[in-house]
Amino acid sequence: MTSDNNKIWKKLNCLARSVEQSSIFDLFEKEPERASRFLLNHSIYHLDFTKQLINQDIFEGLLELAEQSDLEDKISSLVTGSSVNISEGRPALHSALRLPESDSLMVNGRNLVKDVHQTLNEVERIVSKVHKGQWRGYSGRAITDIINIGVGGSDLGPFMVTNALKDFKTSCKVDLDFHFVSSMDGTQIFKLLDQLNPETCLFIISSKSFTTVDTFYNANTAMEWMLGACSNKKLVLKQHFVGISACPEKMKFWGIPEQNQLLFWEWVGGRFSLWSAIGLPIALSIGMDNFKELLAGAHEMDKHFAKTPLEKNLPVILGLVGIWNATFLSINAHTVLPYDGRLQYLPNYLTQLEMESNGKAVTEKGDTVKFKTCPILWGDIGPNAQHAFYQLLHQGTQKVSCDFIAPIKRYHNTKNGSGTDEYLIKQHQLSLANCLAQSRVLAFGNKVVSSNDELPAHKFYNGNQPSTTILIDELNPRSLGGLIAMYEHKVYVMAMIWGINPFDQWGVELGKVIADEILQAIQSDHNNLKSDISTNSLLDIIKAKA
Ligand SMILES: O=P(O)(O)OC[C@H]1O[C@](O)(CO)[C@@H](O)[C@@H]1O
Repeated sequence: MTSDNNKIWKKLNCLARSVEQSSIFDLFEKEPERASRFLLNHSIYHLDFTKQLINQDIFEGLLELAEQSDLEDKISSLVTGSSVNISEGRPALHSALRLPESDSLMVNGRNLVKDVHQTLNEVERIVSKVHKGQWRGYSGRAITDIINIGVGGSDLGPFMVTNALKDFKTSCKVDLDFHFVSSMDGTQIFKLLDQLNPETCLFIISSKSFTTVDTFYNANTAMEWMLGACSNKKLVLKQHFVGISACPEKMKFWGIPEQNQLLFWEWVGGRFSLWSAIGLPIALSIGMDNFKELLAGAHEMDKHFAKTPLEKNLPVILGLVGIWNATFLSINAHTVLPYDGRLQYLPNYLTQLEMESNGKAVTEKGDTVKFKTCPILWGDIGPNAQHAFYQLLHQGTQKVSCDFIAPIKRYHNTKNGSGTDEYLIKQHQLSLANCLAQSRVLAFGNKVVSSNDELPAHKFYNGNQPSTTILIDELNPRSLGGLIAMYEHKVYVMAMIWGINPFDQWGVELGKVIADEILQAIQSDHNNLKSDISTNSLLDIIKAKA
């Protein structure tokens, strides 16, 4: 769809220019019934977008835009396995990873659900062996340290979820510690290896392509370190390395024995892959039952996404609000602010999910888009960010849209025996109060206080920063699964309306090629690089001083 001369795009552009003259405060004055219109309650999720610069006309216009973009058909194409990843000619079936075993999904004559559950059984086999202390290292000692080596989608999802669900860490025969190594410069692995005992380490090499250089430099360092302790490479590979990839032949080439290989498929995008075998560290941490709860929560959200009318559909609303802010109001910064320390890494995870998916300027047909697409996304734990970057949100010169996320209940069934539960519940109430306070001040500025006194300029809060608040009954594997799936589908909604392909990432490829050329120049005796004067001069300095 093109935005040129399109009636609904024109109408929404007009509405945007008009609402820009108004304010969130005015909208609340004019529409006292906003809470019944713009606050959706769906089972354990409560999505409040009343504090967006949206009124009833705009809301209806956005729904019309979704209809005109054939969104319902496109949602159906996604979950039934059409080739929605056009540039790579394949489906994007992360939702299939969450289907129950009793379901079936035939794609090209193959029931994918069977494959998915076969792999889940393999994951379960490994989890059980490690948990029972039966997976032993070369010296016969049980594994105690799990080290995930991967980057991007092969790191961020498992890392975020393992941290978010630490309260659900399963108790088993061995006390497991989890470590995540991603950065190519070696910082993480260098520090980590010093603290570990090679006899009890299990390295998980996670890479969809099994070619990502960052991952293989780290993996090779780990292998060298292991061989320093046990020179029998075959034994080391068998007892200390698991591979997870969509390319079994590459795992084999690296030396991963067949029984230590876990497979997933080309139709799973890297940043959508935590539900696949890539989730092994999660399953090892929270146990298989909880991992299945995570999948079940995501599956509930998939069903909601596929079956709920657009105006009540949580991911659709999140997506339409996102489009309204980025494309029509030109608000090109978006921040995600969880009021729960367990979700510390959610913003970082969403950075890849949203920006690698939708940070694009050409449509699926190859036309340049004539509007703004994905905003810059960042975030942090909300309460900490209050003491860091909220100053800019309240009094800076940038328009920023915000997502506040908070569980309603926390610490209600802790059994820490320290007698602090009552105080911890109060701490959570403090956090909730701050969450609501911040969205209120961001929306209404100084108008939240009744005093009419003239304020000095530096105490002025303009307000009018739009936000959405997502309350979740409580954070557990099921609710987290649904929350992540909600954001995955939000990304798809936005891409479909913009007409772009959210499932490829060609923008990351050229840098890899050029880095390879420069690495060769760094490692050779001469600088033969045919490059620009800046790069060449920097390279000369590096070569002279390294
Ligand atoms: O899992 P792989 O193939 O190692 O890729 C890791 C990450 O690298 C990227 O391809 C970008 O370079 C991401 O899309 C992906 O999640």
